[in-house]
Amino acid sequence: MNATALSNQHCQPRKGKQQALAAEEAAKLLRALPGWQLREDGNAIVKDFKFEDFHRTLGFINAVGFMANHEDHHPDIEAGYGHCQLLWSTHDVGGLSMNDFICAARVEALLAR
Ligand SMILES: C[C@H](O)[C@H](O)[C@H]1CNC2=NC(N)=NC(=O)C2=N1
Repeated sequence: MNATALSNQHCQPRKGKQQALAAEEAAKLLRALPGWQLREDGNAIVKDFKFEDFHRTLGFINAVGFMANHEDHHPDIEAGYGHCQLLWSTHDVGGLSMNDFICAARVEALLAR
């Protein structure tokens, strides 16, 4: 599945281990998302974003936050002047689900121009 197809999907409530993605499936989806990496334990995907200044960084975080709320799926966010790291993981399944890849693709769509 490519990034556009992923970003056109919406998150669904996913609960329980049976909704977790197999490692091979996660690796395949990751290939559609440039710059996103698997956390060492395989239970999260992360990406660092760079911006020119603080207000652009905050603007990005607000856009991500709005999308995340709309999808009812929420990232961990770390940020400082000109940089932000997003982490997606599905707490309710204890690892990665489709929701994480959909939201990562939706983040990429926010930045596309
Ligand atoms: C009830 C609600 O849909 C759930 O608690 C959602 C909210 N946002 C979430 N965000 C993330 N990252 N993982 C979840 O499991 C999750 N669950």
